[in-house]
Amino acid sequence: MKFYKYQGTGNDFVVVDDRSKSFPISQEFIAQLCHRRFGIGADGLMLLQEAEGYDFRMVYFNSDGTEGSMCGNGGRCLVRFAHDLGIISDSTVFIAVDGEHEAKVTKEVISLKMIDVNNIEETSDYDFMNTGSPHYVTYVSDLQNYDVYSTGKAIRYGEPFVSKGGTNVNFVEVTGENALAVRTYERGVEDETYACGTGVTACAISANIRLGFDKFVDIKVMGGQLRIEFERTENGYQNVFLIGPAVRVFEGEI
Ligand SMILES: N[C@H](CCC[C@H](N)C(=O)O)C(=O)O
Repeated sequence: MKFYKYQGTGNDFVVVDDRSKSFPISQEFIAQLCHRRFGIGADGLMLLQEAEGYDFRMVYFNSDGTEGSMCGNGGRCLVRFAHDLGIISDSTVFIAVDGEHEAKVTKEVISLKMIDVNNIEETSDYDFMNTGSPHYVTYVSDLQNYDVYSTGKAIRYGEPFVSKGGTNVNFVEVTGENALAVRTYERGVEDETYACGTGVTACAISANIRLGFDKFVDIKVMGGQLRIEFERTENGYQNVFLIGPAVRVFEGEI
């Protein structure tokens, strides 16, 4: 079986062209492929499948082999893959677990439209929302030296989130006007990742609410730089775009 390795700001994925629908989906197999010592190594695995009325279907699994909710960086990488395969040219509409997504391709970046975001839970300590995946957003100082792993894990496995299926946890530092730095503990990877697309989307929206950052936010993550653009409406957020690089790293045979 042929596989490809892609990364978007260091969020890395095993990608398989599964238009023949022959990939043997099993939690153990996917977890083994994603394992960084016993396998290829990745934060997740994606299948590109055919879908009626769309350019393709994105099927995403976390590195522990569980079927994940939406993955923003994965979506950007799969759009780059579809472009590399010649399935799409410079724009696309595809279907994922959280619905329809549009995207635009340039040499430098993939710009991916995310779901509209409503129902934001605001508390004094954190904001919680669904941007395709569930995200907890909290603000810290000295992010560079922050214990993302232990604190993120405690929140992810703590109440009220653990009984609702867990959450991804984002730690945010304000670095300037419309600028944040973010580190994320990811559910399903159960570790910090170098970037999380649905996570930085949640952080940008939280920064609109708490800090008044408008229209766009530039976000530094461990693996590079992402930008979120959005429009605030009466009920929430629409035309939310996740923008950043997505790159093929290598390909191989298993
Ligand atoms: N890394 C992903 C998020 C994956 C979400 C996953 N960890 C889950 O909640 O199941 C992203 O770029 O949006």
